[in-house]
Amino acid sequence: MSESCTSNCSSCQQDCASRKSPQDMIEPAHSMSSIKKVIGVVSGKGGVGKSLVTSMLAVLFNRRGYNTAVLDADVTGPSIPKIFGIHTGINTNEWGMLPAKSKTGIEVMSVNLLLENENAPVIWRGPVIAGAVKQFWTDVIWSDVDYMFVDMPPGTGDVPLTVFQSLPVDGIVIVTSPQELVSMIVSKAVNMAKMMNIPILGIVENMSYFQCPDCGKITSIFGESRIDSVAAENGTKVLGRLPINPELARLCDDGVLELFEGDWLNQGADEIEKTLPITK
Ligand SMILES: Nc1ncnc2c1ncn2[C@@H]1O[C@H](COP(=O)(O)OP(=O)(O)OP(=O)(O)O)[C@@H](O)[C@H]1O
Repeated sequence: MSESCTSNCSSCQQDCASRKSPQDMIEPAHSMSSIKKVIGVVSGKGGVGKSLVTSMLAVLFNRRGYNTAVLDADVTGPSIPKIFGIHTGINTNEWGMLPAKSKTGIEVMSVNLLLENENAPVIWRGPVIAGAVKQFWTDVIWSDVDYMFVDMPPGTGDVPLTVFQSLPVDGIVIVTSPQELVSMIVSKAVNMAKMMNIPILGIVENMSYFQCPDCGKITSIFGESRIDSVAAENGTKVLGRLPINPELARLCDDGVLELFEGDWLNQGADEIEKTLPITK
């Protein structure tokens, strides 16, 4: 082991005796947890709607009768509690931390639930951030979860990589927006998932178009979508296309996303349900 070892084999090229395989780096969940499927939601950069898509998928699976949870691994930009209107802290018992619950029963854990002031910035270095996410997995009692959606930190840097390697992710959903250099960003996320042997469930294109509420005319504000060809080039599926929708932004701002109406992600949810079925 070199003197500068950070114990993060994912970002080190050395083939030393202490090197761990990706499987060895997975942390065991809390002994009282039961989590059947873990789905990571990733994006190439921040602000493309990753948290919105994570939350909408959780709502859809909850509506389908599954016990659903969201682990907010986007530690420096935690927006999940706000989207679900959760402003209280979390409870603990003698065995560990208990996740907060949304109005419809979705379990949520986020660093924002641990801060005294939810507007305080989280100014932590990478290993501390990754450590916090690991603790959300190891120290929280997720008692009976069918589908856990993990709002991953954006990008393909060290923190998302460590998070990926610590949690037993069953599949990932990639969120992009048409403004991104879609092809390159998607390829990077696809390659990262492939290197880690994590199946890619598909891509969601957010802010894909705008539909006029008066006349119904669809405008591709950021140019024609290339998501179908990008998905095909990368050997993956399109799970859905979300419009720019002021109502969605309002529901997020008001903390009541659970009230959203719209079938944009239904087909994607069918696809995920089929690929990662729950056996009760
Ligand atoms: N399709 C949409 N229609 C309207 N508003 C949207 C849409 N997608 C996202 N937004 C708004 O854009 C903002 C950013 O979205 P979100 O927090 O989901 O992005 P993110 O990719 O998770 O960002 P970060 O990585 O910084 O957390 C939010 O205020 C959200 O309500």
